[in-house]
Amino acid sequence: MKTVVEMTNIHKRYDGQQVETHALQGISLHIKEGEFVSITGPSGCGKSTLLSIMGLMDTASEGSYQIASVDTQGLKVDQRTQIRNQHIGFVFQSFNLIDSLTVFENVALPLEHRGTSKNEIKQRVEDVLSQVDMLHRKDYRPNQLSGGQQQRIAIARALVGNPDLILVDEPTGNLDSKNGDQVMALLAQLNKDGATIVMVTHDSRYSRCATREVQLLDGKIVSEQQSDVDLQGVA
Ligand SMILES: Nc1ncnc2c1ncn2[C@@H]1O[C@H](COP(=O)(O)OP(=O)(O)OP(=O)(O)O)[C@@H](O)[C@H]1O
Repeated sequence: MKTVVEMTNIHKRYDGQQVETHALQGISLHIKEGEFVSITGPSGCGKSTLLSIMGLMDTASEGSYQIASVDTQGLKVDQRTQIRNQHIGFVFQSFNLIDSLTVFENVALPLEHRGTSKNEIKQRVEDVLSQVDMLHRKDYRPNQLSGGQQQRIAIARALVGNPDLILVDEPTGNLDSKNGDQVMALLAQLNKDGATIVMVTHDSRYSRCATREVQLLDGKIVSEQQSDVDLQGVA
């Protein structure tokens, strides 16, 4: 199995006016193709910081990070953007869909940035919308959909470019438990179909849907557990 994420001794320091925050203190994490890793831990332990570095939205102060065997050290901003577009899909708590575009156009965006042909875009967008069971809503606008449906569209957008890694930040945070359960069951199914997923969640019931649970405390990994996927109580 290919290694998708290879982080070694990652540190992150934020310089404040008076105090420096040492948000990540020597994180080493290797994630293989096909894994579903959940990241949990109390508020302020560094989960978002870790996800931002993994998603190349921020840089580490120290340590090395390779994604899909590409070394990210010393890259310029446009190179990071290119690697991000090529290798990573994102799903956020607040969906981050564009209301002035249709569902189809929202999902097509990552492929348009890559310069994919119109025919290929149509095929691929319809495929992923079917995968998340939303093809019948392709001409709707996001604000005409429920929260759960919007999150499924956001997941389709993350999938459309066939990324090596899908990063998911509190995907159920804005959803009621029924929609949250459905979104989580969809993520578990996508992982079974081969997607590599890293998910930050506060919800221990959902972290059990992952194949590995990583717990952070004060910027360090304090526990790592392989788990049998447990969808009990989740739709
Ligand atoms: N841009 C920033 N500037 C300064 N300090 C920051 C910045 N971002 C995060 N921090 C600090 O780094 C530490 C880790 O923050 P982070 O947001 O990664 O935690 P978290 O585990 O995601 O928290 P939460 O669960 O509340 O979202 C915290 O002490 C936070 O105050």
